[in-house]
Amino acid sequence: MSDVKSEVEKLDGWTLEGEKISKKFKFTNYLDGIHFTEKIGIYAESVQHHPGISINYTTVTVSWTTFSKKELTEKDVSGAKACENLYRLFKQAEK
Ligand SMILES: C[C@H](O)[C@H](O)[C@H]1CNC2=NC(N)=NC(=O)C2=N1
Repeated sequence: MSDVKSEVEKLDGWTLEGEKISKKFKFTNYLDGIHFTEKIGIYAESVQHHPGISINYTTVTVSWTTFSKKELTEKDVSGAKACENLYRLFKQAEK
């Protein structure tokens, strides 16, 4: 297995399917999920690497792959880690 894919195993709750990693994030209300996706968007623009995002009421599914290379790269792992950090901030704000 590539180094990148073995790094995915260390991520909390991310699943690897082919060359894509994804995770479902749960929120207590709809707008928190919307705001979360906006923060991800700001991150994505800052690094010029953009995830797939789907919003289904209070569940936000984020997926990362590098389409220019048609494979999973370090940028995708970094994106997943950025999502984890952002999600942690939302969960802290709920307390
Ligand atoms: C020029 C620019 O950096 C590229 O088109 C970027 C934009 N964002 C991207 N995002 C993702 N996920 N994969 C890419 O290959 C990619 N390419």
